[in-house]
Amino acid sequence: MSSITSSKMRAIDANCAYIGMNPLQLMENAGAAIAREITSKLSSGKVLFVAGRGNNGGDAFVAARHLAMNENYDVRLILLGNSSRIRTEESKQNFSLLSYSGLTELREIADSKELEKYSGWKDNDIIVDGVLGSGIKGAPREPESTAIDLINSSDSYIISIDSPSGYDLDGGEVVKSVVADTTITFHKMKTGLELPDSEKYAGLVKVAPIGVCRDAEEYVGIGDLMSLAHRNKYSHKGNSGRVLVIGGGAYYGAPALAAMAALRTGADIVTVAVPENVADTVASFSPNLIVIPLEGDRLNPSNIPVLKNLLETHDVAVIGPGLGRERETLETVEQLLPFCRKAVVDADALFGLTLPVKSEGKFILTPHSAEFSRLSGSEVPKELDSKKNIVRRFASDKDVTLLLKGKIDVISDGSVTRLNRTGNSGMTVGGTGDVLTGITGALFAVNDAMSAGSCAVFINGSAGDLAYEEKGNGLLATDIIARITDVILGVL
Ligand SMILES: NC(=O)C1=CN([C@@H]2O[C@H](COP(=O)(O)OP(=O)(O)OC[C@H]3O[C@@H](n4cnc5c(N)ncnc54)[C@H](O)[C@@H]3O)[C@@H](O)[C@H]2O)[C@@H](O)CC1
Ligand SMILES: [K+]
Repeated sequence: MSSITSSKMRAIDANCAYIGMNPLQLMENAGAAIAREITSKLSSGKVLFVAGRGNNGGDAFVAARHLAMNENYDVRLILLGNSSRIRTEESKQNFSLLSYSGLTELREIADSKELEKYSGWKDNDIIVDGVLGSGIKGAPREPESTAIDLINSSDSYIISIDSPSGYDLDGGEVVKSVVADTTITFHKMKTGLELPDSEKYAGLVKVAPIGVCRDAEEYVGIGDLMSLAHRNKYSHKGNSGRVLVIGGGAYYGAPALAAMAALRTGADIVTVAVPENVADTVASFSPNLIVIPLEGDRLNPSNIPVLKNLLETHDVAVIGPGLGRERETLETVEQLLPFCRKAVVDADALFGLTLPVKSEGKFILTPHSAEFSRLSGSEVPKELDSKKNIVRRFASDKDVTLLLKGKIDVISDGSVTRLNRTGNSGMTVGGTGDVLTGITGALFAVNDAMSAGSCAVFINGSAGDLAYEEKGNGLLATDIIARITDVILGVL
């Protein structure tokens, strides 16, 4: 079983909530797994739980409740801090149940000195460490730091919940950590617990399932958006992505839709390079667009020097919307691609593609079924597992990230394959593919291809679903662009 990072685990947790699981359900299963571990290790005895104010502590509250049901155990719990400062609702709720759970002792201790004076550290058979889990940031502060020292200086058997407190589940520097005999981590093995040194802190590591829905991992959800690159307060212009849209000539709406979608997704700068015959029209759609007119009525080889310069100053190129399929246009696309560091290739540009592209560049292809059939030379199977296989194989063989649009979108970079089910029947209207490429370009400018592609289909489909609630099958591509911010607001 492959291991995951703590941010991937957080994304899975959030995806569970997104599809309707109450966070209490996962916490209940996590706590129950800890209680089971204790009862399998020891048929009776004294157990001290040490809990922090985050959800790691919440798991400890649940475990203590489960264990105290069994009269063979003497169960005590110390909360590090005041219960009014417990961080989440689910943790608060589980803490309040402890007053009715028959614990021998339930204490709230915020002060390190008082913690040191506490008499219950001695003579425990087991100490359960629920101080800090995957939510730790930086070196442990007080009173957590003293609690870690006290746990380590006891001679009890130590079981850590999810992670030895203080240890970095992603394998970063460890300043101070609980040294556990056993660590029960949840759902999947964590990257940091597989490192050669980890046994020193984690002891024996076991993975406990906590009832995560399978789709929360395979289907893209809101949690995946939370893992994308975030703008911080020190960001300045350009940090959040410069996107170059190369399109138009045969049409003018398509490149404008892609560019507006990229702006609404948060790109700082979007430049639209289009043949001069449509440049004024594209510019007239919005004063937010920077439009560069290219010589001629269609993209052609004489445009290459200008475009090469533009590629230098942009993070990603979105190539295809509204280009048309003139031979010289497709030849130009083919010559241009090797100069792209990152490119999203869609629509007509897919016809100018020879794969694999001979360059170091990274490419996301966004075909629909018919376009993919032509690219791969075979029918796209209807059955989902076969579809996933064919997409994964193509991505791996051609060294691209493939985003196959459909009722269920399939995204693969050849090693990871994800699915997306947002979107609706109203989105068969023209222009929605252009919106998707724009969103993909904006995300790809500041993220890896797989995260960009999978989050882009999710955002596009979710914005489409919001537009559908308002407009039904009469929704337009511009209505989707107008709802992008409703999907990403507060998340990205
Ligand atoms: N749905 C979920 O999110 C689930 C989470 N689970 C548990 O929740 C844990 C993660 O919970 P949280 O995200 O609440 O985080 P934690 O409980 O790991 O810790 C976060 C808390 O510690 C504080 N903190 C952070 N860094 C600190 C430091 N260096 N020194 C002192 N205090 C520090 C934070 O302010 C916060 O109050 C997992 O490890 C796992 O045990 C499980 O209940 C399963 C489901
Ligand atoms: K812990």
